[in-house]
Amino acid sequence: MPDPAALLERIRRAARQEQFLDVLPAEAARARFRAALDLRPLPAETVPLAASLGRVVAQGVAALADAPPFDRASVDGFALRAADSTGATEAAPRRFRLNAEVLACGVAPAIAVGPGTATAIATGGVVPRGADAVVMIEHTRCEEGPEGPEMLLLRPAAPGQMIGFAGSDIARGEALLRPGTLVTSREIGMLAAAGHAAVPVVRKPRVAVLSTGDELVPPGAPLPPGCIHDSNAAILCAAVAEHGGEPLPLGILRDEEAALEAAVRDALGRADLVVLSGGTSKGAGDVSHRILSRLGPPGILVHGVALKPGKPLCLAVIGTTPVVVLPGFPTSAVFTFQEFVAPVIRALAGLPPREEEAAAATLAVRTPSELGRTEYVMVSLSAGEDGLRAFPLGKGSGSVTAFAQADGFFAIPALDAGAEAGALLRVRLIGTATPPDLTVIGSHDLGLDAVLEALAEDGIRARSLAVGSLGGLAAAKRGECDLAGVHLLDPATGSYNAPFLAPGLRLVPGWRRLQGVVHRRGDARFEGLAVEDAVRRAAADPALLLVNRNAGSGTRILLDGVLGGARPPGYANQPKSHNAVAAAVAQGRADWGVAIATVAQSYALGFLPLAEEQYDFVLPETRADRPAVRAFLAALARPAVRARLQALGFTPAG
Ligand SMILES: Nc1nc2c(c(=O)[nH]1)N[C@H]1C(S)=C(S)[C@@H](COP(=O)(O)OP(=O)(O)OC[C@H]3O[C@@H](n4cnc5c(N)ncnc54)[C@H](O)[C@@H]3O)O[C@H]1N2
Ligand code: MOO
Repeated sequence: MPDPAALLERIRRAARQEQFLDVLPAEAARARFRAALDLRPLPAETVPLAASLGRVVAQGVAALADAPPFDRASVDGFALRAADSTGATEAAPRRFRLNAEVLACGVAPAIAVGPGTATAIATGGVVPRGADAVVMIEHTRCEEGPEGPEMLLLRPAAPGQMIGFAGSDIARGEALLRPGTLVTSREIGMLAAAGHAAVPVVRKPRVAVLSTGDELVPPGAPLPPGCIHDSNAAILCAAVAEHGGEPLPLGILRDEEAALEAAVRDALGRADLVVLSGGTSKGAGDVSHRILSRLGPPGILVHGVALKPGKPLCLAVIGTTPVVVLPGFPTSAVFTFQEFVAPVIRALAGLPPREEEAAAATLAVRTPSELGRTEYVMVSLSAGEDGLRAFPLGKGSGSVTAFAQADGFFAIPALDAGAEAGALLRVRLIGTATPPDLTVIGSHDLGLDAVLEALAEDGIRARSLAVGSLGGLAAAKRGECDLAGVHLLDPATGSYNAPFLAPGLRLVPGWRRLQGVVHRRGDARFEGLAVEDAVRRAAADPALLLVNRNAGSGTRILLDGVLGGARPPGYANQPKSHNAVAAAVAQGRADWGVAIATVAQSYALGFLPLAEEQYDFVLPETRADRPAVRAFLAALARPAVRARLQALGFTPAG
């Protein structure tokens, strides 16, 4: 058990060092924020039924009308007096004289049902005066009698049969909906039946969403150098709506104090809650939190939480309006939104706290963590042989996909330096974490996406986790995946993948992909040269910068082989993907590297073919009979899938 006093002291020391206002443990920060807020539901507004879906009932609603509004027939047949039917049989039917009206739906009866008479009535017709039962047309015959048409009843009727009495479903004045009820299609149906055209609901909290940063451009706009798309506003606005709020998107603001202050003042006048993202840590451009201290009391309550992701979170209240500055990093922003902001929106919207679901899982790999901060680690879950396995996504706070694609997260306490492989975890689930039909772990490949897309069209939901070839192989050995995508070159034999198999593992041939030297088109130092010459010259030219690959990757092994022990400038720059290599060359951070042809093409780079590498799948025998695995193998052989792979620049096996 961590000693709470030691933890607090460590956090305080960190806070002084980092000059945050007061770095608090997450629980204390949350409590301080909530204590300063009025968390009662907002006042009611009346909205038409059509606009009430997803809203929360503000005041109890009593039925304005009975349903059904009158005693009505529940079958097509005849209305009569049950007493007249006693003893009726097929052999000895009872005879009824038919009254001269037909009670279709919507017809008000004019003739009372007297002794020995019956009135034809439709399902939903008004039961006429005098009648106390309705019989089904199937239990009758009609004939022309001496005094006009007659109905012959073939079995007796009980009083009240086939009649839906007025108010039996909804009684006028009855409590229909209580405050706090979430309006779904079912509630809307009841309200309509009970005569309501509108319903009083809790006003939705208006949540102003502002993004700050000189580097931000709206999604869809071209990206000037150094700029990124504003993804926080999009995810935050959608999350506001998911939690019952009304997003008020106020756009992107530059890191400029006066303009930012004016925008926040404007937002305060229009919104119940103001959410900014970015500009809350230590940089010169981090101005969001600075303006909050001069907008009025009580001001900043928390700046800095002993939390990862989310350390620079800033919680303030101006007047009575909560103002939150979320960290700019997308995963930090959305995680702290869910933990600190969403509960406030839900309370103001009258919604109950979101139900938390958790699952037990075993940690697949050792996961280091920073001391002094509770770290929440985003994980993907996969079904192992003895329960769920949790794979940390390992993408960090700056990633957009870590939160979006995680099945859940677990906490590493502030005083722990990490969690060990095999540790039993309580994983808090995010969204609907239904296990996929097929789990593919290993090296990511664009061709794999094409195969999985074909499976998706057949209704098979697959999950692919990019952990590298060696990580995939290890997962396959532990039985944690259905397939592992690998492209491992064995330098001793010069062959791919097969030398790495272990007992219980089978190799499924995938496709070949072309590796080559990438360079900017038109660069005369590469263009038109034989690849060996290009590499030899580039490695010897001090003006040229290489971009390398991470150790353990198949591409790195290939490149090291070609370099033959040379270490040209840039060798230490070792990103983990083909895309990162291509981007570095395309943007001029480097001049050459090795990547696959497909990626070179999508970055419009020059390409000198070097070698073909084999991308295959390792299949644990224990998984071979699973229907989704069989479907995957069948998809690999399908002509349409093979054609798609070829179009992407791959050469399918076989
Ligand atoms: N010297 C220090 N540097 C940093 C610290 C620190 O304590 N000392 N804290 C780090 C931590 S932890 C986090 S989290 C980030 C958060 O910083 P800010 O809130 O100031 O965010 P920015 O610097 O504005 O942006 C960070 C990052 O996120 C991108 N970003 C910003 N807004 C958006 C958006 N709307 N959509 C997509 N991406 C966005 C931005 O471009 C940056 O890449 O600070 C660390 N630094
Ligand atoms: O706290 Mo920051 O959110 O780690 O990256």
